[in-house]
Amino acid sequence: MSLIINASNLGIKFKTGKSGYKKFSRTLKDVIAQGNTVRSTQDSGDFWALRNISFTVNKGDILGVVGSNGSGKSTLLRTIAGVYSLDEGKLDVYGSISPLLSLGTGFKKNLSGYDNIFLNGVIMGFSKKEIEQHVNEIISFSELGKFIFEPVKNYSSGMRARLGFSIAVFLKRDIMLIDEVLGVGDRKFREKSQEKMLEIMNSGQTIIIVSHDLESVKKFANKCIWINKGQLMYEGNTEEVIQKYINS
Ligand SMILES: Nc1ncnc2c1ncn2[C@@H]1O[C@H](COP(=O)(O)OP(=O)(O)OP(=O)(O)O)[C@@H](O)[C@H]1O
Repeated sequence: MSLIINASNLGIKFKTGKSGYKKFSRTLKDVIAQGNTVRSTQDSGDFWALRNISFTVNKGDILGVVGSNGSGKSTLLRTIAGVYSLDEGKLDVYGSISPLLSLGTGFKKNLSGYDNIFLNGVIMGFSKKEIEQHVNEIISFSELGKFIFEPVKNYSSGMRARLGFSIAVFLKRDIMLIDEVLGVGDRKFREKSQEKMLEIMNSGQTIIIVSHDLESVKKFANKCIWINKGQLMYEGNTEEVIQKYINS
């Protein structure tokens, strides 16, 4: 098993103030343009959303991340995706990462679903030809039919999520990041997406899943971390970690 992610005492702090939260965050384009080098410098009103977080992920692992609301799970995923720069510690990632497309957050609302497939694909580093090879599968899996040519701003949140999920599962990178995607869409789509996830997981894809659906985490993840108030409570075997979380 080769190491693909090594987080060592990782820390992320947000700034609080009269005008609310001010953590510097970057778009995916900024990350690509600048690399992961920008650091925040101010220290007043800091709030550590994550601190002293250490864990490893090997190639082919499916890591579940569990914890109560506001514990720092999404912040961790965004940090791995390169959206936030570290304030402390070290994060080594030995592979390419799918951006967090799952909930359709990376879409340009005035563009059609079709154009967004290409836009997101290019941002993820795929060539036009590679995207063309998958575009029909993506459209068909999303079940958007003729809506694929409508601007994304006219989509319901479920439609956006379905398109995001379909892009993420057909345009795969070395590491897939999934935030609550297992509950996407209606019952039929959920079943279909779970089946697709199983297929991907069995193919040896490295995945990090953040979810409140502990049954799904148990079903999919071979290892797990539990985060509480920004601190790592436990890392280990999924059943064991979830049991500790439930008993807490
Ligand atoms: N951009 C931000 N700026 C400032 N604070 C933030 C930012 N994003 C998250 N936080 C704060 O950091 C903490 C962790 O948030 P995060 O979204 O990572 O939690 P979570 O575990 O994913 O929660 P949930 O289960 O509710 O989705 C929360 O207190 C949240 O208010």
